[in-house]
Amino acid sequence: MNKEQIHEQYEEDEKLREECGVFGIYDFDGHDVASTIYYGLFALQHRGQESCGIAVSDTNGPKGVVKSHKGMGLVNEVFTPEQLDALKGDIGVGHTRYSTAGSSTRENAQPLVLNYVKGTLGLAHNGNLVNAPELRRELEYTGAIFQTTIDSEVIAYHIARERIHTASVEEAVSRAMDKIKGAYSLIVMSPRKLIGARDPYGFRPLCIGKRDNAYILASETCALDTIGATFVRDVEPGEIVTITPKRGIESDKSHCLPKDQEARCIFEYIYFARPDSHFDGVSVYQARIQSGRFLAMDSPVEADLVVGVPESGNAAALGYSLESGIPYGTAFVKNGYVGRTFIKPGQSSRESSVRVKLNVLKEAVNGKRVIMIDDSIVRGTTSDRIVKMLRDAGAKEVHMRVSSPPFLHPCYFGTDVPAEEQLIAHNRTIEEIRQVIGADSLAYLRTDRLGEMIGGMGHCTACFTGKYPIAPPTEDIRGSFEK
Ligand SMILES: O=P(O)(O)OC[C@H]1O[C@H](OP(=O)(O)OP(=O)(O)O)[C@H](O)[C@@H]1O
Ligand SMILES: NC(=O)CC[C@H](N)C(=O)O
Ligand SMILES: [Mg+2]
Repeated sequence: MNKEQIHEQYEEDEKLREECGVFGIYDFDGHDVASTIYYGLFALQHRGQESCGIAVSDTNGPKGVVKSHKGMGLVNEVFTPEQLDALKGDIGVGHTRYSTAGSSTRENAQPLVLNYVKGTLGLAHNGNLVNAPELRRELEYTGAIFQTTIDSEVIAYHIARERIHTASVEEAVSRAMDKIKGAYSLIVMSPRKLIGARDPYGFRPLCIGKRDNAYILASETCALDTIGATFVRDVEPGEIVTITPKRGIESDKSHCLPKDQEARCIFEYIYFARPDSHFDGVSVYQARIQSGRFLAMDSPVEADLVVGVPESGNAAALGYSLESGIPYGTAFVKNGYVGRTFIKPGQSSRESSVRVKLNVLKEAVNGKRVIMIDDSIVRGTTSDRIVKMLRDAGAKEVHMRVSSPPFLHPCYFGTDVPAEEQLIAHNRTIEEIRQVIGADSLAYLRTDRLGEMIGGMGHCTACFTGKYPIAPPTEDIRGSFEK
């Protein structure tokens, strides 16, 4: 793509975080949980803005009655107080979705609710299976009829099917895990149990919290803070936890892998997760600060000011400043209202998307040599535009530092990355990228720093290195059931 095409692409694109959030709760005292799920999902909104939903059940009522509501849009658009009031139940599960398999439609919104011979199942999934198409075909040839086109329904179907032959629903989850391959952090609600499961590689996060006599499962710890719950622990990669009033938290670790095979998504730390979350013992904020420190150590440059590109570049910029001693400042103001609902009523080039999102504080940068830090360059459109904005505002020099390595390869594990040819680093040297974005200098985080950044835990770097922990799928996993 040339520069013009890159710009066009930006204007077409509604760039949002590309993930999903899951939240589940079981209140042993029998209180209604829908409003807590609502607030939990609100805290996980950054992980998915396409659709959302809540499903609840009353563990003291008749077995197998699930009430649910889902729709397209943000959490505060989909739910009204009346709708939440109608969702009576003491166990429930919720989801915020960014689609990675199956289109963005109401039918494909989660949680999924399944009625089957043993009752009902509610399921929320973050991640992406690499073998969903083949599993789905197998099921269809034995008579299965699917309601959606998402990989998550393949998981739900497997659990329901296994449940017929197993003594418990957690055993059915375990058997389903023998078949499904790829990334999944799951919350399963059965009539009397809340179950959490994380794939053996631990691609996506999942944690456990507690508030009074209620247990919570959530994608990120920021959701626990929002609802006033305390963090209990992370669900380990490969672990299944079963939560019941009689037995509290029970754990099955039969799917866990040796630690060095774990492959948590490094991009969760770099970009996806909120900085106030921590997972697997590492604070997202601290990891970002550390990445900025590494940039200052490995790619120093003389300058007057270090600034971050909001939101996710800010912590790394602070790290760079702390390490280098160059003052940290604010150069950009982000419009906090830009989101899924932002409609584009036609625009001239003077109303470009990036200016709708970000403005420069001229007073802060005028006459200065500025180091601008962002967490990642994907297509290059953000950086290209804001380098120019800084220059227009009077910056004397603009040096860009990126707190991740060049983004080069597609992800099959729950994030939606543009095609390779749209990635600015594809087939370009760093010097060529520098020229495209128009910076005075450009440097990226070294790949070997990623492990150090999170204390040496096993992690996936496939988007930077092309080394996939699980072989990439051989067929299209995004829309294979929509032809
Ligand atoms: O090279 P590009 O294709 O432009 O993409 C890279 C940019 O996209 C992300 O920010 P985003 O605006 O999504 O959200 P943020 O406010 O959370 O950083 C990321 O933090 C980079 O700034
Ligand atoms: N981003 C995600 O985790 C998506 C979950 C699931 N693959 C879906 O498309 O609904
Ligand atoms: Mg950004």
